[in-house]
Amino acid sequence: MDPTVSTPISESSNITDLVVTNRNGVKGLSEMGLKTLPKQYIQPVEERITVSNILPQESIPIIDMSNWDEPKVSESICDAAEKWGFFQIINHGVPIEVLENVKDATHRFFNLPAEEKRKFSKENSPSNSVRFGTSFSPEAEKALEWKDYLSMFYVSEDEASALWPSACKDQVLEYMKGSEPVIQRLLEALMKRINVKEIDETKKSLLMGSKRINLNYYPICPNPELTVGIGRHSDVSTLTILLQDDIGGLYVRGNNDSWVHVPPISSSLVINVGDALQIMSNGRYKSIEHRVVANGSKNRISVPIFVNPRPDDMIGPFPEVLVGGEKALYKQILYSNYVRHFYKKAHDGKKTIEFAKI
Ligand SMILES: COc1cc(/C=C/C(=O)SCCNC(=O)CCNC(=O)[C@H](O)C(C)(C)COP(=O)(O)OP(=O)(O)OC[C@H]2O[C@@H](n3cnc4c(N)ncnc43)[C@H](O)[C@@H]2OP(=O)(O)O)ccc1O
Ligand SMILES: O=C(O)CCC(=O)C(=O)O
Ligand SMILES: [Fe+2]
Repeated sequence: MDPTVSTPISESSNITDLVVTNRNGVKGLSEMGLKTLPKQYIQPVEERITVSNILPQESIPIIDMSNWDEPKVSESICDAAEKWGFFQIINHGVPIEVLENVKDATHRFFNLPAEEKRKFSKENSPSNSVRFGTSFSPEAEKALEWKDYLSMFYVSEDEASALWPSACKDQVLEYMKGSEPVIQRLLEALMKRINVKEIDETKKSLLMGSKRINLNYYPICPNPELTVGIGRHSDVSTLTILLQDDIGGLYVRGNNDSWVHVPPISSSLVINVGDALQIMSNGRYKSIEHRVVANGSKNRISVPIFVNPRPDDMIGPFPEVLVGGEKALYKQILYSNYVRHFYKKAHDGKKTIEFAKI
């Protein structure tokens, strides 16, 4: 073999080592200027989105929260959570500056040298609650996903100040704080519709007892049509509050095999129901499958806040929804077992919830 001709990076068997094991992330790979997608990222045909299964005329609801105490706003929220499981909110009260700052902070973190980000990988992180990683569950996946992430489980302000990356911690904490009233309002509205009149301490824990925030980074991809940014999944949260930038690429499951794009709207937040709320509402509110495509010309970021039960909560359908004799569709399960089950496998659409079905 001619020693001056090196093996194209896209054919290197060391791609997984480079990206996953050595924690360079897929951003490191993207920046090597590769011309073709490495085989490790090629998804089976059925997992790729094509124009034929996109519904361009459909859209998830957009809800104006400026008069959030008006009954029609609550109605729109509940209708959207029942029908779509996804909606966008505008005029929600989280200051635009807070949103812009957290997007800047996300770029700042991912633009750090690999050795700085590696300090937060599973092996090196100063805390189990902060993790820098790539794809979703690389050990369990047949094909990798074209995404890096930083995931932070909120324990306390002190822990966050001490252990979260300084490139982003202040802005992330501000965003979490700023979104608190929105989360409360959404949950109050959703609870009223299902006969839960008061969010007492027990319900508060079940609905919003813990939070995880992820910073997602989807770098430019040489063959975006052959891979995914995130594969089909539903979130395991109660609610997810998602901030996306202006690039687009999030798709929500419509009817049958179709997908509906969630277009970026400046200063809006995307809200979706997660599996925990589907379970607690006994299926009334739907956690809908969604996915993210890769992009051939732009680096995309998104910042989801996962609002969850506490890990040690037992979750199941609320008694209030079963009061009229409705049959429980889900059993009582320990929330941390549910999440462990989710992380143990590759993204697989709506399959996680089968773990909780009676
Ligand atoms: C990354 O791409 C994603 C991520 C998501 C995420 C959505 C959500 O996170 S929604 C809310 C999740 N809920 C919670 O986080 C509840 C609180 N958490 C816990 O109770 C614990 O983290 C635990 C789930 C019980 C696990 O803790 P522990 O038993 O101490 O074990 P660990 O060693 O920390 O982890 C076990 C196993 O889980 C995987 N894992 C843990 N944390 C993460 C993370 N932040 N991101 C990805 N995977 C994680 C990991 O595989 C661990 O296995 P190892 O082989 O590494 O040991 C949605 C969509 C996406 O694309
Ligand atoms: O990037 C997005 O738009 C969605 C991200 C997502 O679905 C997730 O992190 O669970
Ligand atoms: Fe998601």
